[in-house]
Amino acid sequence: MSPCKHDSTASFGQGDASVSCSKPENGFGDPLSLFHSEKAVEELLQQTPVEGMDEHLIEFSEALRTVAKALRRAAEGKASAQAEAAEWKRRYELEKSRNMQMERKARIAEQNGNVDCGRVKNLDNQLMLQNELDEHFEDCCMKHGICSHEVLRDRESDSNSTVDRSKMTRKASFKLSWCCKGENGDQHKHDIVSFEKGNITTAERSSKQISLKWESDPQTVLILTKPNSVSVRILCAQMVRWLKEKKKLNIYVEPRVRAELLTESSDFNYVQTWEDDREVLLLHTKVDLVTTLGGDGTVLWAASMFKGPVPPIVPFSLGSLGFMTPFHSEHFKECLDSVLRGPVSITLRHRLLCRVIRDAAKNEYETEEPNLVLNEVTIDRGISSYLTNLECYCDNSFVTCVQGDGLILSTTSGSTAYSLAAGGSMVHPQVPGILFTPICPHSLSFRPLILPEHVTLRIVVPFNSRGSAWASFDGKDRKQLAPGDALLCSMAPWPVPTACQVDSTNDFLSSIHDGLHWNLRKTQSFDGPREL
Ligand SMILES: NC(=O)c1ccc[n+]([C@@H]2O[C@H](COP(=O)([O-])OP(=O)(O)OC[C@H]3O[C@@H](n4cnc5c(N)ncnc54)[C@H](O)[C@@H]3O)[C@@H](O)[C@H]2O)c1
Ligand SMILES: Nc1ncnc2c1ncn2[C@@H]1O[C@H](COP(=O)(O)OP(=O)(O)OP(=O)(O)O)[C@@H](O)[C@H]1O
Repeated sequence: MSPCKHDSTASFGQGDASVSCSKPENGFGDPLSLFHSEKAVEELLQQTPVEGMDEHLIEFSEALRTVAKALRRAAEGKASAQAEAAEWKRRYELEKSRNMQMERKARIAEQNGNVDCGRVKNLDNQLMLQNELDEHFEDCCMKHGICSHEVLRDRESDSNSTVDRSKMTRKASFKLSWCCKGENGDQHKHDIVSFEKGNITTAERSSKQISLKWESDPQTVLILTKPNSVSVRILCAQMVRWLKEKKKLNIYVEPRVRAELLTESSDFNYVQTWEDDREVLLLHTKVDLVTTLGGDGTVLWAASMFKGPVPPIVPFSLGSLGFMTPFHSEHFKECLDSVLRGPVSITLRHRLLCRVIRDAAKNEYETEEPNLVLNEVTIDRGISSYLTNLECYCDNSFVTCVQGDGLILSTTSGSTAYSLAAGGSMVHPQVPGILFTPICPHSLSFRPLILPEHVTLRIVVPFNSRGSAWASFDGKDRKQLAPGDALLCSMAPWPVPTACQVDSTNDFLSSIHDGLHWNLRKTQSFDGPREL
């Protein structure tokens, strides 16, 4: 069907009849153009002189208005149904893979004649290990909230990508507890609101300071470093030596870093690494703790390596700002000593799960590999000089149409990054919410919003858009969104636990004071006029 586009603001009934008409989506026009067509009918009714008006014309106009309204409702309904369908599809896939895992497990049990619940024996390959671990994670953590859990790991590096079954040992287990001001709770309380005897009371706070306590000693540390920095390289070598010699830990680094360490000294040959992306996908099953040496970008890098559960991260500051890097590198021994002993306060940083849904996809369930972001997903105009035109839906509701440079959907951790620069509010990282921040909107009244954590946002590039939009994820991986394409965004089930220097509130306030000099002003002197 060929798209037709008219200026919806032009009047008709005065010789130049014009109704906005964008390319219909499955037979329905996009809601905004339908809204404009409704407006055009409205204008027609107002502009036609009452005297001598043809009754048939009135009837026709009213019928047209009713049709336009119905079409708009249908298009909005369809948009939200698509968002819902994608969510169901995600759940369906989860369920399907769970069933497949169970079937596989049953087959293995048949072969082995014995399966010890939650423990893996004689798995065929690493993929099997992954499935088993995911299942264990879901069984344990999804049923009881985040609680003490154990996962299995293979201790030695497996360069040939096969699990050395005899060497499989337990990954360090830990317990998370939610506490406030000296009060300790062993389990996260789910009953936030009580309504005993008809009285609604907020019995628990949804978000308290979280404390991580090791139940067994951590054994494996992954060190991630910012590239091309001499000071980072020196610190990395010192940290590796100390962790190996004093703490007797297994150490993983990126292949680049292992090569750098080996050029320094062949003594570092105990340091482990990986060979391909498949092994990276299994890192969460091997690593008890991650340290990052760099700035916020290195923390984003670390988070992006884990497409599922993320081990606790200890971020050392070797960048310029460091909103997410509270640990000072010069005291790394004391810091790591205290983290390895525990308990340690952590911030569970929420991530957003983003899926691009192409108009060209054969069906509504055909989506690309999702992206997980710790800061934000940005949908902007890229190199185009036209305004972006983005239709935004929140669950079943039409939110607005963004006409400007673009839109940022940010986590609360990302609230101090790009969203802040675009005028969004700064939000404590432990607050569960999604920031909806426009970039240079061409409107005086477009204030940023903060939406609750449970919503699914759907950003659509309408067919009548003048150009494509571009999505980028934590400032990386740009993807083009052509007219008709959409981006779905919801809260991911795998947060990024980062260790705190003091606690999440203290660290957050320190970061905005030190990093941004937030509300820094010389104190007014006591002398001068005073109220009597
Ligand atoms: N106009 C802007 O402010 C702007 C523009 C583009 C990207 N960014 C941010 O850069 C991030 C990517 O960071 P990078 O280090 O890979 O790129 P980068 O090296 O270009 O650094 C971007 C800057 O953003 C800071 N930053 C990153 N995450 C932050 C956070 N959560 N809170 C406060 N500051 C933060 C970094 O410290 C750094 O100073 C993106 O996720 C985006 O938020 C900001
Ligand atoms: N291990 C890594 N491998 C590849 N790239 C990385 C790695 N760690 C960080 N980067 C990238 O290097 C860039 C700079 O990192 P980072 O932000 O940590 O340092 P910085 O720019 O010196 O610090 P700041 O952002 O505080 O000024 C980022 O774009 C980040 O994605």
